[in-house]
Amino acid sequence: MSPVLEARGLIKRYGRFPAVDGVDLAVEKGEVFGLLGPNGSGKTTTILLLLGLTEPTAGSIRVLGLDPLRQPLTVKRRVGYLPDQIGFYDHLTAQENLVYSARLTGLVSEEAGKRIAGALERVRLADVTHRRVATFSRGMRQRLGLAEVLVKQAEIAILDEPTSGLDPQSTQELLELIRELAAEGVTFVLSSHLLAMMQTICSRVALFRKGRIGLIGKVEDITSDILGGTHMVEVEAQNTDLVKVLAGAPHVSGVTPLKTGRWRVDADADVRADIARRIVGAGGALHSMTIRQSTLDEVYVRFFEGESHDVAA
Ligand SMILES: Nc1ncnc2c1ncn2[C@@H]1O[C@H](COP(=O)(O)OP(=O)(O)OP(=O)(O)O)[C@@H](O)[C@H]1O
Repeated sequence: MSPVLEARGLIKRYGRFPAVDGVDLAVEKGEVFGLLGPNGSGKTTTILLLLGLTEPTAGSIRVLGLDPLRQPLTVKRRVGYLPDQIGFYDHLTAQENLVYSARLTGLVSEEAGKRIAGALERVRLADVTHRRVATFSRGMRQRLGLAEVLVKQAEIAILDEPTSGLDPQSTQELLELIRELAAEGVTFVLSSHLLAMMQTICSRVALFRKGRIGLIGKVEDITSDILGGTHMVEVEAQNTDLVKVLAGAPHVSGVTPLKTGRWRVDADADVRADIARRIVGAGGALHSMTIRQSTLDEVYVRFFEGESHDVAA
């Protein structure tokens, strides 16, 4: 299957400053793909390039097989974009806003009416169809943004900070909608600094650093690569040397002594049962074990360790 979004050797310079400095990217249909990285690392510029809203200095882009610079209107019709601040007309109602944007994409009235009603129902805004958007909360505006994606039956939706400023319930509702739509084949590209949220929703992520992609892949794969495992077990035991006891144990990538009788075990699976068996089998006494899954926050911190966050400075 060919990717629905593809960038090769993408470079964007402002003067001599490279905002995007050689990005290669391929996103498949139905993926929820996350763009992560510090302020100024090139995420928004990459999005603008993908949308054909700014011209690359070098490199090529394909969006649904099209060149967004040569066929900007077709790309605009087939790709939904929700920037950080979605630009609805406050004095118009939810329905009027959707009618307006449907007209812009060339949708005729009867079909547009049907789609708009269905979309507002789907994003749970049917009750406020005729309310002015000025009265909408940020969560409602985000859902209206997704309604717009539904009305134009966009194949790709690019969302900048979709859940920032949303309360936990609104966040969950929005993420659930994204999951449902992705399962139906809509491809999402999300940009966000909310790593825990990104970990729950993204099928793959790209970590930007100074205009380049430093890491790309499934969260569990990059976690393994950077932290040496997806799971971390803290073990407290006596009469045992865990480094020796776990030598060659499957899934275990590292055993680090903490203080006397305590160790940290990095692994790519839940290895507690095996650890317990091996300690007892070697005549040791197991006191406690706690496990937790490594987070994207930890990967991020490790990856950017020692770096200034203001990469543009
Ligand atoms: N129009 C422009 N003119 C000059 N420099 C720009 C322009 N747009 C972006 N830049 C610079 O390019 C770099 C990348 O910016 P970009 O907005 O892509 O970063 P970002 O990763 O999206 O950051 P954030 O997380 O803050 O949104 C920054 O140093 C920014 O100052």
